[in-house]
Formats: sequence, C-alpha cells, structure tokens
Amino acid sequence: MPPSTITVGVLALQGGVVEHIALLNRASASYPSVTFHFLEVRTPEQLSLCDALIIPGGESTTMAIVARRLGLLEPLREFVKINNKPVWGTCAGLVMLAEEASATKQGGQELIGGLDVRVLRNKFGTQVQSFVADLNLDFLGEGEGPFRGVFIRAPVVEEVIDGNGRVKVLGTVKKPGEEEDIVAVKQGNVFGTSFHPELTGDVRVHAWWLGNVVEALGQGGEGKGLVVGKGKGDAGKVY
Ligand SMILES: NC(=O)CC[C@H](N)C(=O)O
Repeated sequence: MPPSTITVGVLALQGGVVEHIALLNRASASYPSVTFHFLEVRTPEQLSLCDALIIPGGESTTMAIVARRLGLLEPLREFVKINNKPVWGTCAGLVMLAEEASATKQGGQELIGGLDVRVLRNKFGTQVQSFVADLNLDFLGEGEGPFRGVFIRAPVVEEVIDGNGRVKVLGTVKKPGEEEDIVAVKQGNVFGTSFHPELTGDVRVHAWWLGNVVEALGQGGEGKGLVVGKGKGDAGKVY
C-alpha cells in the first residue's frame, strides 16, 4: 500500500520552480487516494521533510554555489545516494545529478551525482539555439503520442560511465545532420531529462514520475528501482 501522504520537494534555489509545482499539482489528480504536499526546498530542514525531490532547470554552476552556501550539498547527496529517495532533475537538474560534467568552467563545478553518466553541458549552443522536438518516450506507455521536448541550453548525456548496465536510456533526440543524443536516463531512484516537461503544459512525464514515487514509497521505497508504466498507477516494468 502506498502511503496516504507524500511530500515532494522542488529545489528552489533558482530556476523553474513554480512551473514544476503547477504541473505536479495537475499530475497529482491521477492519484486520488494519495494526499500530496509540494514544498519549495531552500534549507536542509525542508529537504528532510521530503519523500522525493525535483531539481529544476536553471544554471547548474549557480545552483551548486548557492547549495554549498546554504549547507545543502551534502544533505542532497545523502538524499539521492544514501537514502535513495526518488529524484528527478530537469536540464541543469540533470547536470547536478550526473557524476561527471564536461564543458564546465575552469576549476570544474560541484555536482550531487547519483547518475553514472558524464553530461556535456550546453550541447546545442546558447539560448538562441533553443529548440523544440517531438520525442518518442516509450516509458509513457503504449500508444502514447510524441512528447514535445523543450531544449534550452540543454545538456546531453555524452557517455554512460556505469559498467554494470544500471543506467537505462529512456529518451533520445536527433537533430538533422547530427548524431542521436541521449536526453532521458534513469538509474534506480534517479531520473534525469535534458528537456523541460514543466514548460509544455503536458502533464504526462510528471504523472509518470509521480506514479514511480507512489510505487517506490509503497514498496518500502528505498533502493527500489523506478517503475516504467503508464503513469496512472498501473504497474509496469520495474528496472
Ligand atoms: N535550461 C537549463 O537548465 C540550462 C542548463 C545550463 N546550461 C547548465 O548547464 O547548467
């Protein structure tokens, strides 16, 4: 049985916080038996109240500096890698959740880690090279139409550095004349997307992820893989 109350935090140091909370609110309608609390997280105390967390887009270097200043970096690492709570990073959030990042400023940048991948920041160029592409996200379920992927100074996963097959590639994009890039990955409790579902008004990825959160916590959660299903509580494949 999933718990009846679940608190989902959105790291609110900078970036697209309210957009995520708006879509989480809409997505929560798919799980009427669960009471969700959505919480903006700026302190270790607030993080400790959370069962799951979204790390939004923004600027990963800034986010890391602010997180360090607020004493949040170590608690975040513990949340993701020791307590194995469900976490989703979008864009800069994906960068934060990678074990390695290239194209970082001199001296590198601090990361939370959790995904055994190396990301390449700003793969597609600057803000003006932002683009939208239809993505086939099979994990949303059979017969689901394409998902509008919004890419803004987006990173990609340039290499999976996990030798044990724990990193699952859940989405790719191919720009004309370029190689296919990995833009959605999952490793156990950690999910990352290069794109911004919170900017589309399409609730499907949020609903799917909340379904994973419900399942993970219902199964005793910690350390369990996320579930691939239809996002409406129907059990799918467990990785
Ligand atoms: N939209 C975004 O989150 C941009 C991410 C940013 N380019 C970074 O590296 O961290």
